[in-house]
Amino acid sequence: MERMVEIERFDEEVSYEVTLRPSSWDEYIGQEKIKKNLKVFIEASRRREEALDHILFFGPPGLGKTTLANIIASEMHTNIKTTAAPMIEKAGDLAALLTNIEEGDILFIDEIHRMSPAIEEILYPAMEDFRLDIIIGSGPAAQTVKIDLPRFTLIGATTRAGMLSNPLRERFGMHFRMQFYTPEELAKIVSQASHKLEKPSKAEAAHEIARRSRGTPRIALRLLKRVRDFSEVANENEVTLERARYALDELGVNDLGFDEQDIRLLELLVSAKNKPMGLSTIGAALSEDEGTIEDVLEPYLIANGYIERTARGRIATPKCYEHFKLGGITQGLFDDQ
Ligand SMILES: Nc1ncnc2c1ncn2[C@@H]1O[C@H](COP(=O)(O)OP(=O)(O)OP(=O)(O)O)[C@@H](O)[C@H]1O
Repeated sequence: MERMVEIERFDEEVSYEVTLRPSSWDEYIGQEKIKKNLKVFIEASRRREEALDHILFFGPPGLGKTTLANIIASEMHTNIKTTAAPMIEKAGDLAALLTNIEEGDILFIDEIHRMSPAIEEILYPAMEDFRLDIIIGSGPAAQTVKIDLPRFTLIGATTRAGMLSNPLRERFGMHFRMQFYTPEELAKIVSQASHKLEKPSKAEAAHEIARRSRGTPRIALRLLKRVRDFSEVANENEVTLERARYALDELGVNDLGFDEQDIRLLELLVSAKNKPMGLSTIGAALSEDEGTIEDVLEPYLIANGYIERTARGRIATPKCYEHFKLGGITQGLFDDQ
């Protein structure tokens, strides 16, 4: 049971996830439309003294889906149980989770697109009728046992809404697409976090970190922590623009926030001379998992107009050629090479 209610993160982010994660609407910067709507729905269900309808959050990693789920639980004054779909392997795993929740509680399932079809089947009546239909035994002797569940709220998070089956998607009463953050919003997140870390950032330093964070709070916070290390070692009480620039350059994050892998992807597409390139070819060339390319690398580059996804594959845009100082797309650009 313990195993299922924990999402283990084996990376360095564990330490700051705990301290820097916003716990209230005030600290949760940006995503204004989502916040505004959620506040209304939370207020309405509190007045009716009913559990909140099921919610689906989708969008690239690190944009604040888990954080939102936790804030919703705190606003609803309910408990939240957190798990990830790959951890729910058997019907019994899901049954154990659902029979252990109380009226109004929230069950947060991350990576919900990775749920097996057999588990989904059990989830449908649980979401719709708050009932578990468990089959015991097999063959002619098999019996269906029906268990009534307390009314709960399922919050699902996914980086791939397109991979969710229709019946599952339709059972969520609210769908929210997370947006990349503006540099101004990220700068506020960086300032807020640097105060919590007791190493204030100069406004222009916070903005510099924000500008280079691919629109993503998780990246902004990770960069802030590294920049803070550079300031620490230089015996500086606050993060200055100069130190931020130096540290970010040392970390290999370029002026637009592209890291090494982004640049490799863009260079690869530019070298394709305007021919669309398939995901599997890109994956092989970059030695990168196709899912990571689709979920992590591409979305920011597409949202900012550096690459386009066409029916025949990915292609670099004029903006991308411009970035590499190639002066726009020219047919046969590399013919002599
Ligand atoms: N709107 C925000 N304001 C302030 N901090 C934020 C905001 N959104 C996210 N963060 C911070 O960014 C980090 C990543 O957020 P979170 O874990 O909620 O992202 P996620 O979308 O659930 O990511 P994943 O899908 O990879 O689990 C957290 O440490 C959180 O503190």
